[in-house]
Amino acid sequence: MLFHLLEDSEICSLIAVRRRRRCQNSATFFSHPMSSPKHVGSGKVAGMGKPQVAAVLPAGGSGERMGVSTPKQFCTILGRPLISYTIQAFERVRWIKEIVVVVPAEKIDLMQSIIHKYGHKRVTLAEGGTARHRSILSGLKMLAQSESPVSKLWKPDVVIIHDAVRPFVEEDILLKVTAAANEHGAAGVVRPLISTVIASSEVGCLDYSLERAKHRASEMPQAFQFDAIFQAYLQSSDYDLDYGTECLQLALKYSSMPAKLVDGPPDLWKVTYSRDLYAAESLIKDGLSQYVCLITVMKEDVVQVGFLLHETLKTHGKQVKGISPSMCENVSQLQSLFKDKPCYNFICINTKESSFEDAEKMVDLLGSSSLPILYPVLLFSVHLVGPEGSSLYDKPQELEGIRDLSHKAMKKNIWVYGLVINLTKIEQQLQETVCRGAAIIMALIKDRCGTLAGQLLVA
Ligand SMILES: Nc1ccn([C@@H]2O[C@H](COP(=O)(O)OP(=O)(O)OP(=O)(O)O)[C@@H](O)[C@H]2O)c(=O)n1
Ligand SMILES: O=C(CO)[C@H](O)[C@H](O)COP(=O)(O)O
Repeated sequence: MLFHLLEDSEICSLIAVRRRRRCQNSATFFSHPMSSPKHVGSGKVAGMGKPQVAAVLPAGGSGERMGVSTPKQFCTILGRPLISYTIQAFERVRWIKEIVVVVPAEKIDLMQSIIHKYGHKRVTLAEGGTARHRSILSGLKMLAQSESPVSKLWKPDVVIIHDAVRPFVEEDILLKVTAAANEHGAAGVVRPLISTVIASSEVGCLDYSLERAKHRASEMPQAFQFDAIFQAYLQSSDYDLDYGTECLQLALKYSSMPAKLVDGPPDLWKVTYSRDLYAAESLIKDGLSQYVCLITVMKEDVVQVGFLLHETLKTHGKQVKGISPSMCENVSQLQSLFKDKPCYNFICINTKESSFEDAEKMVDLLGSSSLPILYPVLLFSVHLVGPEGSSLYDKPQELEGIRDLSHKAMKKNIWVYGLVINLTKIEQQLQETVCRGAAIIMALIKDRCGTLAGQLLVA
């Protein structure tokens, strides 16, 4: 076998030799590397005449259509409230300097605890109103108050308004809308209509229908020159504030600003019904499942299994990086494995000598990082079991230690699974076993269900 001649540090290139770069299938994940615009720090957008940019996220609703007692912005996906995902999407964009989140008065404490727990840094809270437009007005007032000497905020040139329940917003569309608003005064994202819009007569019959190709669905984000939209809201009638559903319309009606319409991607839909929460969860899980890091020592059988696992996962569309335990000494090394976003899935191939040692080290390392704050991190502790008497024989009862490790890790939002792979010298059989192991890993990565954490699974 060729592999045992190589040093630990060569394992990456060993695996990489057979590796062909594959396009990343992650249009649904949060940051899109190809579309990330160039930006400069602190509130100024490159190439845009440097406007100061802030955002208002209305989150003051009760989510009646969702049909659950918790307002949808506080419903959780993978244990984290939806609102935190949307805030995270905005905090990733460094040129958005302030984020005002508008929540119902009775949810201020809850929102403060969310900000604290998930480490949100640039958020200021405002109290919501009885209708969405009133909540937005409350957020705008908070930014306008920046002119008072006691305010920590500043009045922006451009304000982005975005529903707190639309978590999949990328930097490129924020930039397009902000740039368009800077130029035209107002801008909003539109999508083609899926269904035709019709009007019903008083007796419930068709009155007329709109030509579908001519009309668009108005989505979010929208952006505005701050002074103009603030004045529009201040002048709006009670009727408009209580029953209006379109900020762009207020800008047109009260500040004579016809909004520039910007075609947007399909992921900007608003979580409105329960099924939308399931769809959002699937998209988030899909995004988290793309990257896998494989940690393995350089030992003949171990390398062979590592190589087969790597190839199988890759064939199923995962981007896999193989590294040696010596490369897992600090978190930034791990986080820089994949260029554009962090990896949340780790496979640690143990040997008899180290038993759970490598997996335990990984739990400590990952647990000391910020990685598991936002999402559960999955760690697979793979154990190779050879025939009794062979150097890789592991006593099954020793492997029961997986439960203790998992228990400790769970507290840090790291889910540990044990996976036993029976070694055999018959190449074909080993391939089949590793394929089954890869299938188990992929299913758990995709489903991200914590129930099986702490279990010893046999490939
Ligand atoms: N008084 C309100 C009502 C709504 N919103 C926010 O506006 C966004 C879009 O509104 P919508 O989807 O209608 O939310 P809800 O009003 O909560 O939902 P529903 O109409 O089903 O009650 C949401 O982020 C919601 O929290 C708000 O800030 N203040
Ligand atoms: O799409 C939108 C802007 O154009 C808004 O999200 C929408 O109007 C909110 O309305 P509602 O609160 O009634 O769902």
